[in-house]
Amino acid sequence: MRSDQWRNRGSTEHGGVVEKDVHELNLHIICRVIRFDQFHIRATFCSEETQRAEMKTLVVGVGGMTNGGKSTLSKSLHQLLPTSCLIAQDSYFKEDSVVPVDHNGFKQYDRLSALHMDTMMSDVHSWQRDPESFLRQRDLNPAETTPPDVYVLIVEGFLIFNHRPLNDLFDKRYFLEIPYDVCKRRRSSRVYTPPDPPGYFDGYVWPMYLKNRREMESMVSGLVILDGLQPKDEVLDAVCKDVCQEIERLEEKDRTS
Ligand SMILES: Nc1ncnc2c1ncn2[C@@H]1O[C@H](COP(=O)(O)OP(=O)(O)O)[C@@H](O)[C@H]1O
Ligand SMILES: NC(=O)c1ccc[n+]([C@@H]2O[C@H](COP(=O)(O)O)[C@@H](O)[C@H]2O)c1
Repeated sequence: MRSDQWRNRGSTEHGGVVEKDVHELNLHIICRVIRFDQFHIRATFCSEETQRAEMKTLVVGVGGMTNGGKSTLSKSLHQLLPTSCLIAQDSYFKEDSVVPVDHNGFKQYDRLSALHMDTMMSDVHSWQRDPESFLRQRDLNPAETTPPDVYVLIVEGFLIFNHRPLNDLFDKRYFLEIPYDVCKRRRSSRVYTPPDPPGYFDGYVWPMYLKNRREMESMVSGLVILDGLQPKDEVLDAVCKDVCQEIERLEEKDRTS
């Protein structure tokens, strides 16, 4: 698992991130972050057991084509939502030696079978069972902070909606798309391990994207398609607004029940 996935989101660092990163975003997001800050100083009189029973969770899926901007968007969203967790599918690729080649000699990385999906699911389930201790075990929740009303898990990856057990868990589903030529250009300046061999994009990656997309569309509903050509801040702004609305809805439900 990549070390940058489980960054410590202490309130001091968080305050710094807020000031540095959101100055260009709209007021809505700033207000939202301030409200999250309030969670950190709010006193709580509930027992640990009561708190766990009252925990609300929101699972956000950020899918999309290769180089569509998934990890850029997910990392920014994670920074804006203190005590959120980020799980990235590309941390679960199998070792190169066990990934088979196709009839053209291309390594078949763009399939679910190239990923340790069981391990990924077990991490997601572990967060779902108890987000509080999941954060604590990974040193993401400093002892002095008060738990939020809603815990958010962000799951990002190019095949997250194609794996039915994972797809079933999402409360929100976003899919970033870009045109073929932009995708090819962005991909050509990215270095994977192992690097793409010559002809890999047209001979393997793009045909697999089309196949995986068809499969996804046959099994998934409620996808919000995002235009990955929009400026990064605009994409983030739109998703953040939507996610924050959902968090508010859950909080409201909590207050009225
Ligand atoms: N909205 C955007 N506009 C322009 N470039 C972007 C945008 N989002 C991401 N990028 C760039 O595209 C490349 C791939 O982005 P990344 O987030 O790593 O994609 P993914 O995780 O979907 O593979 C990076 O160089 C990144 O800076
Ligand atoms: N171990 C790795 O991370 C690895 C190795 C080879 C290819 N890839 C590529 O990663 C892509 C998916 O990740 P992105 O959506 O971040 O581009 C796939 O298209 C796959 O071909 C990843």
